[in-house]
Amino acid sequence: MQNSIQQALYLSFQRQKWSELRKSVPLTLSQEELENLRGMNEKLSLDEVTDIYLPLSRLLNLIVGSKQQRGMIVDKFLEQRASHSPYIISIAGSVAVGKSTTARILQTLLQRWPEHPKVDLVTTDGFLYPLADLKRKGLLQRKGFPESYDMKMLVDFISSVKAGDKHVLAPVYSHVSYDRCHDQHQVIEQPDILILEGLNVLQTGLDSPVDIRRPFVSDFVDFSIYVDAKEHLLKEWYQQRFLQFRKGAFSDPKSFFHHYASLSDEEANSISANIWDTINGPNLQLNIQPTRERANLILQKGPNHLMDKVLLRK
Ligand SMILES: Nc1ncnc2c1ncn2[C@@H]1O[C@H](COP(=O)(O)OP(=O)(O)O)[C@@H](O)[C@H]1O
Ligand SMILES: CC(C)(COP(=O)(O)O)[C@@H](O)C(=O)NCCC(=O)O
Repeated sequence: MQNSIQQALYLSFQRQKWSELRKSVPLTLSQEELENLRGMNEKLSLDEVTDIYLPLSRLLNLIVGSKQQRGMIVDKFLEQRASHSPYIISIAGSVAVGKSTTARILQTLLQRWPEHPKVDLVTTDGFLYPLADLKRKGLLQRKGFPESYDMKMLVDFISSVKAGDKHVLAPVYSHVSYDRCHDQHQVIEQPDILILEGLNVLQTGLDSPVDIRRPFVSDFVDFSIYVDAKEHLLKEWYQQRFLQFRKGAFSDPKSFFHHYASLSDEEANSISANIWDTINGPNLQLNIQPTRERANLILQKGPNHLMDKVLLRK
């Protein structure tokens, strides 16, 4: 983004300044919360949680609170019973930037606030077309591209959640089978906050033919976050995660990529570099990065996943 455009749109905070904005958020996390956060990612530094994510949870708590108050005012004005429309936060960014880690940290931190104890998390992977459909349509090498997602299903889902429906089902994705789970669903039952995480959540589908255009995910989102990093770091993180998967998910005989489990480090690195250069890299440049400046907040990471800068839309 050009500097002048960035200055026009965003307030910019270097890491130190941002961390001072934690203010009254309690410094300490309970033992259970600490274990929960450590369990989700052993490489996650707790300084990162206190310096970056606690101020962010404080900001989100204030913003959600103002929306809840507005809802109460409208209910009073209309003399109607309290309506229940969850607050929706979306998290976008490249493959391997750390969207799911960020989403899980925010879920843990946001549910500590008494005003919104029920925070659910859904990832858009589940809305990828089933593997058989992707194969039939010749889209196996386009996973993560806009055409690989069932956007109608995703928009219908988020619209039902936002409407306050009591029981909404989300499909679930498995990195082991590389496919939608056919016998498993996530049930969403009127949370206070729903976090929706996926590389496509800021996309508009404006390239689609006019007759299949429909509302965008962002029409239902109250606050959007884009997690950003330079591409050479993203490729490095993707390759590191691929090496971890080789020891973890790929070692499961049921894994779609079980044949990768026996690769040497060198072979694994060459395959993951190729997947990055032919699929995830081009998808980032063509379809994900161009959506960055639609976000209400941009988190800019540097080496080792440490946050360098936070940009907050004015
Ligand atoms: N804050 C963080 N600190 C250290 N490692 C992280 C952090 N966030 C993500 N990672 C690592 O980076 C890789 C990608 O993270 P992940 O959350 O799976 O990304 P995404 O959901 O965007 O694909 C994983 O190996 C994860 O362990
Ligand atoms: C399923 C995904 C599109 C989702 O991405 P993520 O949740 O990792 O951001 C991605 O993990 C993927 O499978 N990309 C296709 C190429 C690859 O195997 O990495």
